[in-house]
Amino acid sequence: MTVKETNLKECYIIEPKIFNDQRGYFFESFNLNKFNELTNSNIAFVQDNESCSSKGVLRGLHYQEDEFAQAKLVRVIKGSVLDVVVDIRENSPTFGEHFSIELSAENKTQLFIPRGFAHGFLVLEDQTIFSYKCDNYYNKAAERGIIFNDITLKIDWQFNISELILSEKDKELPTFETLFK
Ligand SMILES: Cc1cn([C@H]2C[C@H](O)[C@@H](COP(=O)(O)OP(=O)(O)O[C@H]3O[C@H](C)C(=O)[C@H](O)[C@H]3O)O2)c(=O)[nH]c1=O
Repeated sequence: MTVKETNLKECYIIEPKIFNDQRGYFFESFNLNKFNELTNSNIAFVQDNESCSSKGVLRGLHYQEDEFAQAKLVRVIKGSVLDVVVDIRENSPTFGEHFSIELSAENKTQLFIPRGFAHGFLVLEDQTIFSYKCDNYYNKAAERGIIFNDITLKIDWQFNISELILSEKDKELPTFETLFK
């Protein structure tokens, strides 16, 4: 397992060690001791989530507020996504900056997203299965979000906006300026 910090402090790209043989492959999708040692964390995940989406679906940008904030370890089990995280830690030197990466069943790359980030992903293949661990429980009342095509964040989703599939909730999300300025 290798870990590399992104341009956003404490947000890590994780490459698990894959064991291939004539039967197929094996890898440890999560190991608490190795994770905490390599990311200098003391994480305690409490909830696993899974979603399946068609090509063109965009889920996000979502986060939970304050004490309900969630750190997430995200990966793709089937298909591929463009995963995007936004640093919304107001005291962070990279406040308002984002990072994007392709996560896929093929590359098996994982992304650790610390608390204080908004998260979203664009689905690149039909029937993509997205699986992730959270270190805090879902709290509907604390759910917040930023519109995906926010003019301040300037995220390049690399996809034809007219073909995107969003939830009614995500279509109505506020702008970054509305939330943080
Ligand atoms: C997130 C969540 C949702 N739900 C229920 C609430 C809704 O009735 C239904 C679908 O929820 P939602 O449309 O918010 O699902 P996503 O759009 O995939 O939301 C997620 O997408 C972005 C990318 C994330 O990083 C968050 O984990 C999360 O916000 O599942 C639960 O019961 N528990 C949960 O933890």
